[in-house]
Amino acid sequence: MNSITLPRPDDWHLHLRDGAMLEGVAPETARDFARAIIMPNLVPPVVRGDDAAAYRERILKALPEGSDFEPLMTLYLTEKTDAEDVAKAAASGLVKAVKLYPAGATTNSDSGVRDFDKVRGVLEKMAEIGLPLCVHGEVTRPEVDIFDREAVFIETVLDPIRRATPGLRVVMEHITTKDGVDYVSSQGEDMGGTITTHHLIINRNHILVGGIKPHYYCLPVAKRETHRLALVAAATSGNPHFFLGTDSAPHVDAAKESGCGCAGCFTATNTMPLLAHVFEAEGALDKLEAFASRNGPAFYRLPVNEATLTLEKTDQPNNWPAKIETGAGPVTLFDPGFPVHWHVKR
Ligand SMILES: NC(=O)N[C@@H](CC(=O)O)C(=O)O
Ligand SMILES: [Zn+2]
Ligand SMILES: [Zn+2]
Repeated sequence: MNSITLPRPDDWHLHLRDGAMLEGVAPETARDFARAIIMPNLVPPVVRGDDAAAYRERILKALPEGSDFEPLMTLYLTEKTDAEDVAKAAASGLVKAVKLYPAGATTNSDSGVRDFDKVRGVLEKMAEIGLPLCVHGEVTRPEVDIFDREAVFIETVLDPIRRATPGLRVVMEHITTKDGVDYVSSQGEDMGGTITTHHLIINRNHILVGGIKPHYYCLPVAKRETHRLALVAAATSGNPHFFLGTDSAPHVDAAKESGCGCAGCFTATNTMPLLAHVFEAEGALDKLEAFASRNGPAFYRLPVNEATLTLEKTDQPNNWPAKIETGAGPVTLFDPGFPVHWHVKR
C-alpha cells in the first residue's frame, strides 16, 4: 500500500507554550491535526477557567490565517483548585480535561500535587460530571530510580486514586513501559492511555550510547527495548484504550543542549509520516486510523473529524529541516535516525 487516507488526526497531549514559542510551533501542529489537548504547564500554570479562556485566545491568534485547528483546553490541578470552577469550565465546553502533575515530576510541575487528599473533592466532582483526568504518571520520591518511576506510580498512586474515586475517567499519558500498557489494557473503558511518537521509535540506548543526545531526552525517559516493543504492540493493535498523544514539547536548543538540559522531544512537524513508517513496519497500516483518528475522540466523547488526511509513500525520503526557527530561538525537530518515505499529501 502506497497511500492511506484517514479522518484528520488529533493530538491528545500537546505542549504549545506561550508568546514567541507559541507563535512558532502552533502552525506546525495545525498543519496536520484538527484538534489537540493543550497542556497547561505554563509559568504560571493554567489553573482556573479564566486562565484557560485567555490562553485559548492566544493560541487561536497564533494560528495561520484560515486554520480551523481547535485547541481543547485543560486545567492544571493544584491543591487549591476549586471544584466549582472546574465544573463551570467543563459545562461551558471550554475545558476538556484536568491535568495532574505530581509535584516536581517534569517541566514546570512545581505547582503540582503533593498531598492527594487535598484534591479529593475535585476528583469526585470530575467523576460526577465525567471530566477526564490526564496524569503524568511518575512518582518523584528521590529514592525511586528514574527508570522505575512509572511502574511505581501505577501501583502506589494511580490505582489507589482510581479505587478511591469510582467512575473517575483517567488517561495515563505518555506511557513508556509494558507495566503501563498492561495496566491500561486491563481496565475498563474509563481508562485510556496515550503513546507518543518518539517512545514508539527510541529506547534508552538512543539517548546514551555513543554520546549523550539531549534531543532524545524527555520525561518519562525512554526505557529499555522490551518496553518500546510493548508500546508498539499496543499502538498498532487497534485496542480502543490507546491513542496518540505526541507530547510534542518544544524547548529552544540552548535549553536542551546544556549542562542541565530540559526534557521534551519536538515532534509536531513530522509525527504523521513517522507513525505511518512505524505502523507499516508492523504490517498494521490499517490500524493507524484507530490510533490517530478514532480512539481518542471515542474516549473524549467527541465526534471523529469529518475532514481527511492522506499519507503517501514515495521513493524520495523526507528532508525535514533539522530545526524550526521560532521567535524564541531554534527548536530541533525529532530525528528518527532513519529515512522516512511517507509524506502528508498537501
Ligand atoms: N515530556 C517532557 O519531557 N516534557 C514536557 C512535560 C511533560 O509532558 O512531562 C514539557 O513540558 O517540556
Ligand atoms: Zn508529562
Ligand atoms: Zn507532556
